[in-house]
Amino acid sequence: MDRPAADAGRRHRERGAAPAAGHRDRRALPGQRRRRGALDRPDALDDRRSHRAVASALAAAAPLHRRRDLRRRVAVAGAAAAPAARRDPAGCALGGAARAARGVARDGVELPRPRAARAHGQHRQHPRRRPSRGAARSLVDRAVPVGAAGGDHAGRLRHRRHLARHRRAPPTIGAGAVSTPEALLELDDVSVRFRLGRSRGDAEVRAVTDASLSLQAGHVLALVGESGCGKSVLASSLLGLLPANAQVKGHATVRAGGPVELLSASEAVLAGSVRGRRIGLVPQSASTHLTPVRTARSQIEETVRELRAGAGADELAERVGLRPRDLDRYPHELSGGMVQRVAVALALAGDPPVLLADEPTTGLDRPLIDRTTDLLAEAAADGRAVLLITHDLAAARRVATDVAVMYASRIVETGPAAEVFADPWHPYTAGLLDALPEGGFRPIPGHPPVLSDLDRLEQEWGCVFCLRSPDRPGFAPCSGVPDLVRSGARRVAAHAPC
Ligand SMILES: Nc1ncnc2c1ncn2[C@@H]1O[C@H](COP(=O)(O)OP(=O)(O)OP(=O)(O)O)[C@@H](O)[C@H]1O
Ligand code: NI
Repeated sequence: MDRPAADAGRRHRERGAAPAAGHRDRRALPGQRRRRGALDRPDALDDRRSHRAVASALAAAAPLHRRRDLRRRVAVAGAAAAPAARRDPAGCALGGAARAARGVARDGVELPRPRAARAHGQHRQHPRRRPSRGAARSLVDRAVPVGAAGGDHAGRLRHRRHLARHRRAPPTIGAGAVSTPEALLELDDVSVRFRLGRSRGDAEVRAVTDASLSLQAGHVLALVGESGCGKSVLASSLLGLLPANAQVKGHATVRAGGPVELLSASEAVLAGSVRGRRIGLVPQSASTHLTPVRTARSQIEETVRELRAGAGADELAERVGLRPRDLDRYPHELSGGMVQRVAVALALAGDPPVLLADEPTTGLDRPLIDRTTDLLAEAAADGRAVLLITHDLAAARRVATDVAVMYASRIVETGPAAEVFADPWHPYTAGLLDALPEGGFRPIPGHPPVLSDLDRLEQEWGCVFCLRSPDRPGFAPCSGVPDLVRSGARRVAAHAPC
């Protein structure tokens, strides 16, 4: 890993420390101030250690009363819930990360104490939690058949030990400038809130919080996370497609073809020079975006005319692997995979340097998913920057060069896909991977928080990921909203060890 600039981590935090106007000032959180102070120590920046070890050092530096308060709240919550025998699988699901952190001991860093193995069973719902929309639609719920979590535990442990043995060396934390010379799209602290109106007591949904991303030519960046975490809202904000009750803050610049500041651009600019021209969109459920009474060809030709683009319909069809005669069919005469290809052809019609694909593989079977994601990879290979929004980690793993993991409106981990998938640093990323068949089909316990409650939850708890399974063995809550710390090309929310 390249040696990062010594003050880069500090610079990043300083930038992040200026919250978007109108948002709650994160600097006001006591835990936040402590975190910064601890990370700003030169020794903290220079040490080779995992973010978990850094986080545990930070947690140790936090005044004891604050940690005691949190522990007491957690203990009370746990006591009011279910008997200890109904342990959730998360202790294990998230334990791989802790094991990885223990591996750091070889390098002489003080680590969280190992914990004893516990019985596994059903997760206990946190009593504070309300049922959420995301709950019913969570990635993990969909990916894991009922009862799968109770399978061959010894086998899964062997598998996890094997994974732990092959984890990479601990990272250097706290510094590192990510150079993005070819960034075609740059997002800087983008935040989106929805006002729910008087009838809902002036409540707000915090859909995206301080999202910073960089999309480079030739890269596929996969934005992953469970349903409802804010992925689509983030993409829609870039194209000016949010409803009137949305408040958008931050900066997003598309650089190709002359820079355009997307979040402050007028509708005329977005319609005339961004949508379809600088940024193409492959929408979720493409079939509903096609007019049923017109052939694919007439719809592609209309788009080409509208965008005054050079490519003909047959050429676009060929580019996405359709035969010219397929274009003479009506949408209902095309298979799901072919409709998806028509959608990609439409997105490519104006030859945009940036492609946003929002769940482009929804409803497709695995071979069609592979073919569609391969198309996106080809678009990137042609020099485009592609943002692939998906809750399908297998699809992301297949084609992504980079990955950003989103949880409850915040990006909690980003980096080169191969590195993040092989060695996730944030327990949420590790949990998503564990929910895959090859990860042991182990669901993340609990549910994501309700986004209209995020302000209160973060003020009360700091890190809302901790809330997800507060009764798991070895639980130690974060003492504030974790900062994103940078190490080489990776960034991760400095979460306390779980
Ligand atoms: N117009 C709106 N008004 C209020 N809340 C909204 C609005 N649009 C979206 N939301 C909320 O914003 C949050 C993020 O939604 P978003 O569609 O971005 O999720 P997602 O991560 O793309 O999930 P999915 O996989 O379901 O598409 C959700 O909680 C959703 O209910
Ligand atoms: Ni936490």
